[in-house]
Amino acid sequence: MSITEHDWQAEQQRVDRVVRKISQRIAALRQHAGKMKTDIVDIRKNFWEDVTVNLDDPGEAAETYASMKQQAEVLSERERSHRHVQNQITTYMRLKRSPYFGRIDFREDGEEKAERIYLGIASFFDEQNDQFLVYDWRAPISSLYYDYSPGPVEYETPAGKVRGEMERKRQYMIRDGRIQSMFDTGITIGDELLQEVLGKRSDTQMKSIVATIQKEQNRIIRNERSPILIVQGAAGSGKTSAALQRVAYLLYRYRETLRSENIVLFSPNPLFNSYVSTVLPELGEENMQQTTFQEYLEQQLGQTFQLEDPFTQMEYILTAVNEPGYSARMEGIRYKAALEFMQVMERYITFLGREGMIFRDLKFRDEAIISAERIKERFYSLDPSLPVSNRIKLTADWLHEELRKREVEERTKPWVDEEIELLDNEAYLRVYRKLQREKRFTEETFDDFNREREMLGAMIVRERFKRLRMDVKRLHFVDIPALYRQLFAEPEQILRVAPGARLPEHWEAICAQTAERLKRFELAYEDATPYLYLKQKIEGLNTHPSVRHVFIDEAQDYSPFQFAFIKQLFPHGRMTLLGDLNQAIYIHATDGFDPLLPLYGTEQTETIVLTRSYRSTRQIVEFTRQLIAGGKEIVPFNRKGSKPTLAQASDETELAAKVADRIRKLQSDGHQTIAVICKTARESLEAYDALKEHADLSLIGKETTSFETGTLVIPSYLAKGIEFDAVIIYNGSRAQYGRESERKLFYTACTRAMHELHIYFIGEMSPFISGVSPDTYEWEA
Ligand SMILES: Nc1ncnc2c1ncn2[C@@H]1O[C@H](COP(=O)(O)OP(=O)(O)OP(=O)(O)O)[C@@H](O)[C@H]1O
Repeated sequence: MSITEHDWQAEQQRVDRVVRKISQRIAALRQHAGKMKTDIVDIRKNFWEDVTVNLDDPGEAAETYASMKQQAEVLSERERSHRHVQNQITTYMRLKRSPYFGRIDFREDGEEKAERIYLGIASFFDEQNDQFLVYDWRAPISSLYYDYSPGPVEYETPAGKVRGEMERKRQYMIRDGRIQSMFDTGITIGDELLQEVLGKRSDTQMKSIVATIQKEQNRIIRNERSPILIVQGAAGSGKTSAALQRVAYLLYRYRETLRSENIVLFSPNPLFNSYVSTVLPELGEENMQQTTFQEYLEQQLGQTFQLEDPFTQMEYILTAVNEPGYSARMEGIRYKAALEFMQVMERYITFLGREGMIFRDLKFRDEAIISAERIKERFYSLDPSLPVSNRIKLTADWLHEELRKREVEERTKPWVDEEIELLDNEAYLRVYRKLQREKRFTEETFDDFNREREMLGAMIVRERFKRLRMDVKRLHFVDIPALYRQLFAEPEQILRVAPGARLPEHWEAICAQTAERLKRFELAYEDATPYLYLKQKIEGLNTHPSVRHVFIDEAQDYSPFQFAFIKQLFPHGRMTLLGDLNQAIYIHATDGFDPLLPLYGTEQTETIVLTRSYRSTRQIVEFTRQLIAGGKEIVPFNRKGSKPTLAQASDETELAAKVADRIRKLQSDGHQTIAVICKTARESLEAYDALKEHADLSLIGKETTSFETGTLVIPSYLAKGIEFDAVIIYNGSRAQYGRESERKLFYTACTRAMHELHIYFIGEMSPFISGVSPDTYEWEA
């Protein structure tokens, strides 16, 4: 069914009408906002005039306080409303530029006429005519647009199912109030529109996909059935996009009760955080809390250790293959990542409930005023049926009490006299004034020297005990590092703690390596989660009960131990895990998501599989999907491009020259983001040095938090989740990508390309490429 000239005109007239109405609304809101602003300025200016300040007696003071509080509340309420109106204006401004992107003509069963439903990023209600001129894409009825082609349809509302007939489905591309293109669409949401969107140049920020959400993605976005949703999706299948639109959907659906701070997204690295940070604001929503697991660890572990980050661990894994102790460390990483090791930790905690706790002396002036031995006695005298963390809390209470007693004793000690002598004038005066003030209330006189000495002494001791009290409050009297070290002190220890536990190969060496690093106050990445778990089990779990939704992107990179831990941290959080097992580049990762099912309960968990890949051209997907087992399942979206190219170089110099040529060509073809992807940070630096004279480049490292358009040199594991117009694999040789364990890394790197993929190598090409059909690539001319 083609769209006639007449249709087009009628549609443009409607757009004009809606834009006019939106403009009127914006003007009215601006006026309203202006008035509110004046009000706010007035309230601020007259704040002190409108409160009667009288502090003469307690009654008057209370009244003054109440009147100030009331005034402050009025002010903050006005400010809140003002912010709300400002946000509305921003949303309507966006809506004005592009009021809607879709239309469905829906005839509900029992009705004669179909209603036209126009969908946009927010709803717009025309009060004059009492109708929605635009429906929010998240409204219940809007799901028809994503789920059906014309024909019989139904959708869910809070009041039940609504059935009917969809008579038409139309798509628009409207920019600055002008319809640029318009299609009537069939089964899928406009291949044409999708073609257009996907064919564009990449950006340094991710974009929202609301106009072209696909049916299978909509299932993820609107899923409310399962507490745990696992999405296994091919590279470029829209997992991250679906996750972000899902956040927007949830914020809309539960707008009365859910705020952006009740949602947390764990992302793979800070670069990715900035990459996705504009999607929600573009949709008129605030960003959820965004973090990386590493950031969480750092925040929880403080300064006790020098904490290794996952990227340093990854560099080691990729570059230290021939170093002594490598296999032991690999085994250790795997073992410490498993749920089995979490159980060992739990048994260790039970063991500690009976014996083996390690405490620190509470020291004051170089003397152990409460010895570790006494603390231990106290701890083990407490009811053994109580959890360890409760007993630690009770021990802390006891210590506070002991400190209080000790504080009184200290006041008469000679060192206090000495300190009083040493008080400088200013400090003395401060104390004196304070005492005078206190005198006013206690009615005591201040002529008694002994009284002064007593009070000064009390003050000095209290000050000096502050740190001790703080130490007790923070439970520093428990020596957690020593407790963790104890588990690896000798290879047999683990069997004392957890008789019958399975031990990995090289256990002895693993113990030695771990103990050695801990002695240097270094915490390897694989030890960070078990350590934190031990710490929190002893000190009490630091949970986040206000978080209602947890999103984990790149979920394949988390260990089962980490998942189980995260689950405990968010006791009221529904989980959405999005990952691609073919991109599981960490050796600690799960073999599949199946081991997670018992963790959450099979009946609680729903898995959705996405196989269509949208990022790359068909030619690139046809090539990359051969790099991995089961790749046949991946369906490319039919967007044409050129085949990936291969090129051989004989040495480093020739390699750099060829890559530089390619960069120049890509730049002159107008590509905006070009990534030279290297295996490691080490190789990135070498590549950068070799190329920098030939091209304008930026080197991306783990500390990079955002990137600009242009040509980047980036290690493969940092390119996770991100995409580029063109990707150059710097050295896809057997030497770099020869081990089976590097297959997924290579695949991940290649799948970052949207429009062009070029692979260079020195000497022999990676065996992963040798397995690919030669029809799907070309040799560089
Ligand atoms: N329905 C859609 N409409 C328009 N663009 C889409 C759609 N789905 C995905 N895309 C685009 O495809 C690209 C890949 O999407 P996204 O990054 O969400 O995939 P992913 O599954 O998280 O990828 P990966 O696992 O490889 O990092 C993005 O440019 C995104 O905008």
